[in-house]
Amino acid sequence: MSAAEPQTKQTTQLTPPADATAPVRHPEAPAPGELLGAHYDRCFGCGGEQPHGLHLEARAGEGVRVSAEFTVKEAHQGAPGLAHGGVLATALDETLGSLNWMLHAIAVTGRLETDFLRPVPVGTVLHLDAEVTAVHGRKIYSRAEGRIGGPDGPVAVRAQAVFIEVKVEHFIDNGRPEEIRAAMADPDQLRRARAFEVNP
Ligand SMILES: CCCCC/C=C\C/C=C\C/C=C\C/C=C/CCCC(=O)SCCNC(=O)CCNC(=O)[C@H](O)C(C)(C)COP(=O)(O)OP(=O)(O)OC[C@H]1O[C@@H](n2cnc3c(N)ncnc32)[C@H](O)[C@@H]1OP(=O)(O)O
Repeated sequence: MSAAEPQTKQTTQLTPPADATAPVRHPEAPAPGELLGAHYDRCFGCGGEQPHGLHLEARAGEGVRVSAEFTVKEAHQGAPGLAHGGVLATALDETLGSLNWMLHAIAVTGRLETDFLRPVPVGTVLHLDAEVTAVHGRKIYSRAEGRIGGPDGPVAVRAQAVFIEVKVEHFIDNGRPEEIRAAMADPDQLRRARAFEVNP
């Protein structure tokens, strides 16, 4: 970026502005401990129909929190025997995205900042926790961390993020027609997306 170029929205801080509000758990959010299931069966993060995907499983937590588990597989390597950093960022992104269920919002990742603190070997179960920290207009501020060696083990990765709330049309207008047609033909998929949209 040249020095003369104006600041873009991408430079928005990860720290919520002073007039941001506390997040509110949606009254119909899944009960604590409930498995959230895939938001889309072809999703690389959580979809059961995505062979090399992460197959991350997230559960509702208390308040506006979720927990999740992801087992690092052979297909997820970067260096020999170690998880790829981008894959770990995906696990954090997916866990943070599943906070949508607790807010009943449809939101996409605007910004994701990741810290890698320890290498994560293949075969490791990454125990993830995420929470929404604040909401400001369409911006949802959140953070997550992933532990290894058990849910109380050392933190291996952590992230801060800003998700931006969108309408269902975001996907319909931008997605590839073939997949959009299939998703819209699936009544569960469409009902879920619409239900989120009309329940602010
Ligand atoms: C029929 C099919 C339905 C399918 C639906 C499926 C499921 C739905 C249900 C449940 C979902 C559940 C779980 C989801 C889990 C997902 C995990 C993975 C999530 C992802 O992996 S998702 C992919 C990566 N993601 C993208 O593909 C985004 C690409 N991008 C854009 O599409 C636009 O860029 C957009 C929409 C982000 C904004 O565009 P826009 O025009 O709508 O909004 P605008 O620019 O006006 O910004 C409004 C306010 O957000 C601030 N803002 C904007 N961008 C920012 C940024 N980057 N950083 C910080 N702040 C930002 C501005 O500063 C302003 O703030 P302020 O209001 O204060 O001025």
